[in-house]
Amino acid sequence: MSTVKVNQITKRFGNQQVVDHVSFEVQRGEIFGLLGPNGAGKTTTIRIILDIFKPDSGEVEVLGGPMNEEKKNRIGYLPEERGLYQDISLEVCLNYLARLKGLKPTEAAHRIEQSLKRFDLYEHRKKKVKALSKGMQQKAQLIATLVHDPELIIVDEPFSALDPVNTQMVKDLLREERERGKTIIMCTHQMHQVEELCDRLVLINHGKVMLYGDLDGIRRRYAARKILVCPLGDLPADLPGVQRIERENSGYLLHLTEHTHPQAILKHLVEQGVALERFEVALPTLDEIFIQIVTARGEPL
Ligand SMILES: Nc1ncnc2c1ncn2[C@@H]1O[C@H](COP(=O)(O)OP(=O)(O)OP(=O)(O)O)[C@@H](O)[C@H]1O
Repeated sequence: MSTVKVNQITKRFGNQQVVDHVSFEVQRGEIFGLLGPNGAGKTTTIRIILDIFKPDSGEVEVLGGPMNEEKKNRIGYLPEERGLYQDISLEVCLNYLARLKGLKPTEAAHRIEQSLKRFDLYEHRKKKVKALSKGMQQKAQLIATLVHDPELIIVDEPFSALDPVNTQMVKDLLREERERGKTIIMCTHQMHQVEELCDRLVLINHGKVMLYGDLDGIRRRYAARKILVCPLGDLPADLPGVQRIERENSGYLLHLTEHTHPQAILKHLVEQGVALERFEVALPTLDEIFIQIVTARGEPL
């Protein structure tokens, strides 16, 4: 079942087409990556989903239909620009934000106490927000995002100011929320986090969808350009269709030219009498796919 359906949305600011017929669906209980280079249109897309902006055309369904006020309390949003009230104590600030989300005072106080303890912020609860470090403020904002137990969680760069220990804690938390059936949309430029966490993703560039689907499928689709071979002995000096050879621990990584199929390389090696211990198509990292799409010819898929 889809928690979010985005259908052919467009948005123009002045002369710039910022979102250009973007469509995707986010399923209940998944962590979904919303990716793209700076200025690609991710935040604008999120703002359209949250009904902060109206699209010029296209439709969005959230939690089973159009957005309304009641649904806004079923969503938790960690925006890119962090903003907590700076001149009040952390505890007062979080309680205030929880009340805005409709929690009763005792329930808000209980949940905030638990979260502060989990995030190692409990001893800092009486400090003014402005006296907290950037990472602490980010954790505090994450508490505010989740305090009302939202069904749909949208987090924009959730790891940006966090050290490795806190990064791990937030990753665990996002996984737990997924286990509890929550739906998570995550924007990040950190591709290894996407590889670790996301079930599916969409990649936007210049407002257009360039990639959409599950991570494994995407990596396989881009897989045919590199082969890992371990020959018993040397490789032939001349390998047609190979533009570059890198030494890998136990063998060689062959970078194929654009229209060369791995089978053609295998056939050639066998014909040359090369005995192989290993021959496999190497899956690219998401980082490599991202760079290829964003810097190269990259037509929408
Ligand atoms: N309110 C606005 N008025 C005019 N232009 C805007 C507005 N909001 C965003 N833009 C422009 O739209 C484009 C997309 O911006 P957006 O914030 O959606 O990108 P993004 O993918 O979130 O980028 P980043 O990764 O840098 O946060 C940018 O060129 C930006 O300058």
